Amino acid sequence: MTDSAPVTDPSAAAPALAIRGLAKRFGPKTAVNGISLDVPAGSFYGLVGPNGAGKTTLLSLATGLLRPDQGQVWVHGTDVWAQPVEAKRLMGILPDGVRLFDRLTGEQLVTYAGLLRGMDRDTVSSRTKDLLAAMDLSADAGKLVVDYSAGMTKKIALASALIHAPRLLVLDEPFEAVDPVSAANIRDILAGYVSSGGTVIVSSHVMDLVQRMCDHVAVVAGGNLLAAGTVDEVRGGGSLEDRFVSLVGGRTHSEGLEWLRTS
Ligand SMILES: Nc1ncnc2c1ncn2[C@@H]1O[C@H](COP(=O)(O)OP(=O)(O)OP(=O)(O)O)[C@@H](O)[C@H]1O
Repeated sequence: MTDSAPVTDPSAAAPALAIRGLAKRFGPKTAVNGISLDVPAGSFYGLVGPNGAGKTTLLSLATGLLRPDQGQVWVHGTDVWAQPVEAKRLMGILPDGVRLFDRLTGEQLVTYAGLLRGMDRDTVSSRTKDLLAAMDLSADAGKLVVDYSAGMTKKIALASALIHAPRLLVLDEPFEAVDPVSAANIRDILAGYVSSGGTVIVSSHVMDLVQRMCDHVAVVAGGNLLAAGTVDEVRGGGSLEDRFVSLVGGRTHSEGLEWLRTS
């Protein structure tokens, strides 16, 4: 990792995402403490870290949802803050906990996402049908999103992020609350997307999933980048979970909860 700007010559293979010195404070709390990271084009990149590590903040800074105190970000060589419209065209984003327009039906929401991207109606309509089928939501296409379950809401938000066939997908906890069959279908969709040249960044707490699904991983804790590289480099012969625990520490014991024992 370097602190210099990434290569921006379009003929050179710019990283899908280049982050340099990103920092963000909330009052006295440093959520992201000067992180630099390159996500190679065509990689399936996992971002892991304990609760409160700064993953959501880092992804929000990297995708233009939150303004950094310091640092710069490029998507395929396009500066996210200097050229936001061009950069956002290249990205599909599944943010964590951001409200959707949930008084629309699932079909209307995905259609709206496509039209907002300036796509023509026929393309939007046929892609919406394909995405609803892929997410197993065709039968619920006419239901209001506010009445969807948590997992269905995740899937419709993911469909909205995919409609314009972006080059980079940034997904914050895409599998949270999603049932195992839908998760396997989504994994297949993402694997196909990566094998056709797309880049995916996923944040997750599930080490086993990241180890099986991703080829690269970054470990974040306390707003700092503790490790980054290929999954094999980071896990160094052991399991990713063991490496994560040794990097992050913080295992607690259950002393003091004796009252919770029932016998
Ligand atoms: N808008 C905010 N205002 C104040 N503090 C915030 C805000 N957003 C995040 N933080 C703080 O910044 C730190 C990092 O939070 P962040 O949500 O980025 O962590 P995370 O790694 O995504 O956590 P989790 O895995 O639990 O979702 C936390 O201490 C959190 O309380």
